[in-house]
Amino acid sequence: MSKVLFLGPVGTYSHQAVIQQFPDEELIPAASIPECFERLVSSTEMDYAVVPLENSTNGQVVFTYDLFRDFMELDQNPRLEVVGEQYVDIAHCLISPVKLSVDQLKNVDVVYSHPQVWGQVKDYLTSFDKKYGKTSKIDCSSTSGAVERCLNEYEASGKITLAIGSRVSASLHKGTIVDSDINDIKGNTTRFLVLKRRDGFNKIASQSLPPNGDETKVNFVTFVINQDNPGSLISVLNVLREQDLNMCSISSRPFHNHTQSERKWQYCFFIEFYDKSDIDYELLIESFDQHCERWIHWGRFYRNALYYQIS
Ligand SMILES: O=C(O)C(=O)C[C@]1(C(=O)O)C=C[C@@H](O)C=C1
Repeated sequence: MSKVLFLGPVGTYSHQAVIQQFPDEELIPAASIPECFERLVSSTEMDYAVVPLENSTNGQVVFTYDLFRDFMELDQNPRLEVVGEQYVDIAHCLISPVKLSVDQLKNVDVVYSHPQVWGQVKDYLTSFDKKYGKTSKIDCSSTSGAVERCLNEYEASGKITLAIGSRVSASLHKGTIVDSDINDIKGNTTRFLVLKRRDGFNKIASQSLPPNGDETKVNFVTFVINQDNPGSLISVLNVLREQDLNMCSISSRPFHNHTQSERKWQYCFFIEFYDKSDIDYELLIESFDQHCERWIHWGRFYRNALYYQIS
């Protein structure tokens, strides 16, 4: 049986993602997203990790992006690769330790959740605060961790706080649902990546989970360019055009340059592009080597059919 790391405790959306992907494997909760990466690369006992990458409402899960970036900064010989993707419907609930009256709701001044959640429930919390009075938003390591904290505090001291998490997290921690489906945009979805330790050094990642309803393959690459050369980004993207490869995402995060130590404003780019049967990987490697200061091909995995779901 494989061992699969996810952001715990049980009841997180990451837990849901890992159940969808690996219903019959041993699921191992980790305390943070960095811990998922670290334990996967450092312990051969672990087989996979499932981590959130982006949310349809508020975009990048920066913790995960920055880990790929940090791994590239430290070592151009990647120690893991992306072998699949998973999608989870995110329907947030406002959760309390016990059933609350309107007066009790007015006395609540703290809401706990994972930092990624605030941008998904901004309008809801603005009108909640208008109705019941201003609340402080306190970050927790995960949504289920937030619900656990809210319930534990009530048990220990009788203090009433609120948490935002899934219906499952409410029922696991025996919380009461004050309001459900509170995300501002219906159809709110988070995309997760499945990671595996890399086998030796290879410039093109080669492991992939079997297809999950779609035969399309996605390549995931990070790179850094010499920004002082006009057209340097276009040169990299032209590599894709030359081989008629369709890019399906591009984003960037700050890069902490080690070669030009005084430079602050440099970027790490993240691109994804679709595979083609006649892709010339030798040429691709050569072109990326030529146009990038450094680059890593992180994965070549099947598109999950849930990607196309419209809700
Ligand atoms: O806290 C959780 O439940 C998680 O699995 C993490 C996470 C995230 O980091 O994006 C996953 C999905 C939701 O968008 C909110 C939080």
